[in-house]
Amino acid sequence: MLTNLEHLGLAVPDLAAATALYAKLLGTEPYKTEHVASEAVDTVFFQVGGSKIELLAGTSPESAITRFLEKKPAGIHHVAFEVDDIEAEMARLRTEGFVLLNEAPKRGADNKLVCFVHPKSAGGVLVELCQTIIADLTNF
Ligand SMILES: CC[C@H](C(=O)O)C(=O)SCCNC(=O)CCNC(=O)[C@H](O)C(C)(C)COP(=O)(O)OP(=O)(O)OC[C@H]1O[C@@H](n2cnc3c(N)ncnc32)[C@H](O)[C@@H]1OP(=O)(O)O
Ligand SMILES: [Co+2]
Repeated sequence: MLTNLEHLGLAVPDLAAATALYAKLLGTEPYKTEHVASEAVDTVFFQVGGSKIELLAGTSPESAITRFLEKKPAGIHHVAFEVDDIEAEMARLRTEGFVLLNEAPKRGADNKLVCFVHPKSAGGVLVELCQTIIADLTNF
């Protein structure tokens, strides 16, 4: 089940400038910056009430963000929803005919397992599903 609009991902060419701009706009400092090597992105997260803004800059020519910014202006890149069971949601979406961009959930930013739905099957919007990774403390 989708439980929350988790974050809005914004593609930016200059992360430092965008971070300064959004800190002023939102009236708050980011709570996290994180490099996600698997996606070749640097991310900056802001908490806004119950939602988040994720700023993303590509760190390689192959990065999805770099490629996006080659064709589209900086701005909204994706919308991310929190789910309680990402595997079940992936199976449900496949049954519904949505095209998923990854076979299995993968490690995303901000302590999440993530997957993506192809924008072509989601009305032109890149959709991300995120499930919070709960630390397994049973061995402590
Ligand atoms: C995971 C870390 C972090 C987190 O929150 O945890 C992130 O959010 S990382 C975010 C960056 N990573 C991704 O976006 C991974 C998933 N994305 C992809 O696999 C690609 O970007 C893909 C397949 C969406 C597009 O790939 P590519 O750019 O190589 O293909 P095209 O340029 O041919 O695009 C195909 C078609 O889709 C349209 N498109 C591309 N990106 C977007 C977008 N963000 N929103 C809406 N539409 C998009 C593009 O315009 C093409 O349409 P067409 O009509 O054919 O021009
Ligand atoms: Co995201």
